[in-house]
Amino acid sequence: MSVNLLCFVSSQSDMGFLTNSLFPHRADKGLIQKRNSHRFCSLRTHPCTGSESLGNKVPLLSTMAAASSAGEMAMSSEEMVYNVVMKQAALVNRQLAATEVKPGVDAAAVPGSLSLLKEAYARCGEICAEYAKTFYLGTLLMTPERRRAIWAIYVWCRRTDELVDGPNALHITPIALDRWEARLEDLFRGSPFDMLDAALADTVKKFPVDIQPFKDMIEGMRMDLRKSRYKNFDELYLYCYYVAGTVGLISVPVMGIAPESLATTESVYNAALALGIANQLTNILRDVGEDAHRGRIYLPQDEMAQAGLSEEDIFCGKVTDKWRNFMKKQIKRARMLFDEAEKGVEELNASSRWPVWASLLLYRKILDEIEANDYNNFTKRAYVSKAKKFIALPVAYVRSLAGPPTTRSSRPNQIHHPSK
Ligand SMILES: CC(C)=CCC/C(C)=C/CC/C(C)=C/CC/C(C)=C/[C@@H]1[C@@H](COP(=O)(O)OP(=O)(O)O)[C@]1(C)CC/C=C(\C)CC/C=C(\C)CCC=C(C)C
Ligand SMILES: [Mn+2]
Repeated sequence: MSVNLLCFVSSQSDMGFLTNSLFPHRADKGLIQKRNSHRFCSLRTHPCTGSESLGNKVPLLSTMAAASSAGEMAMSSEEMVYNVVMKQAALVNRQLAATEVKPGVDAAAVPGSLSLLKEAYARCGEICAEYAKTFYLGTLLMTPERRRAIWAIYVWCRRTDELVDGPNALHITPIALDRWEARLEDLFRGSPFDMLDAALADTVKKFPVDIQPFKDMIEGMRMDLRKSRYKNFDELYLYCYYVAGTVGLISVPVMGIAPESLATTESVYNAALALGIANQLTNILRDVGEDAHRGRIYLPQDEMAQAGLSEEDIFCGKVTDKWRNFMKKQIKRARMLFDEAEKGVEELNASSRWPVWASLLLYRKILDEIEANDYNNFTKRAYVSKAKKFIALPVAYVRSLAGPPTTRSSRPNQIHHPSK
């Protein structure tokens, strides 16, 4: 399938980062989100969530006994997300076995389209540099085609986030998100709406990227519109998967797994998921005060109650010992997820490891800054200084030189990576 580059030529001048109206003239497509309905159980307790491990899942399908009163099978968010991860890993294995990644900017056989596509990717690079300078610098070591693809993905994710977080957020409705999803489907079919979509359309044509995590990110934005409290970590986990774990799943097929890696594709996806979730939890812990101003509390209510904290304590924003103890536990959980993610970074293709290490180390440092602020995340924003960011880049570079371990003590579910 070729990408229809002509369809955005007319809107080329609209190089604005996010189109304000979200194109109300385009018909709604009434999309129905399908949830993966596979069931499984696992054998070990997950250190971060307290629920069962992502390690040894056994498909259950017909054997799982627990059922909700509505007749729905009970499944934790972690299990649901794990299903998506398995599906993505299987998909990438299948697709990579069938197709080869074609390097270079290859556009449809339309006169002038090659230069338009180049321009579209270049614009994605500019946006990425503008919004995430350190990360952008990290991408410069990637191969040109991977780098361009990551920029295009970054821009789509940033635009999606801007819908609910940007200047027009108050006007965003579920219908607008449905339109955004319809546009996503169009670009996956090779009919991008604008230039930035065209870059992504080209990327998803070249790399084995599935639409599901993109749709899930939009689902996260829907969730954000209707929900401002999270009963427990399971609920928060699902939100974090939607808005950030998805980024990990989307990025891996582009960044690639090292040919010499002995890890299973699934374990690399799990690490990517862990990094997205760790980043989002860190983001949440950094922004407690800001979010409270918007009437939002992205913290597990049951854990707050256990710590003797009420919503009022959050809205008053007083740093007490109860708050410090609660925060210590939340920070510990985020760090455990970062640890889990670290194991996967070395399995990535050599040229992709630097930006991932850079982003991991910098995001992780925000947790140190929260501690350095004596857990005052109500009125002080934990912030990694420019100097620290600057130092992190060579540190990340040195780390990125270490490739996959040459031996594995245990290699369950060992599978071949056809990408190699
Ligand atoms: C190399 C690398 C880091 C690639 C990812 C690049 C990419 C596509 C980033 C998109 C990020 C984005 C705009 C997501 C939209 C939702 C969102 C804003 C999530 C928050 C990001 C931080 O943004 P910021 O600090 O600007 O937040 P505010 O909006 O200002 O509040 C998140 C916290 C999540 C971002 C999640 C990731 C970057 C996931 C990274 C995981 C991988 C790249 C997988 C790595 C692979 C292994 C095996 C570990
Ligand atoms: Mn945001």
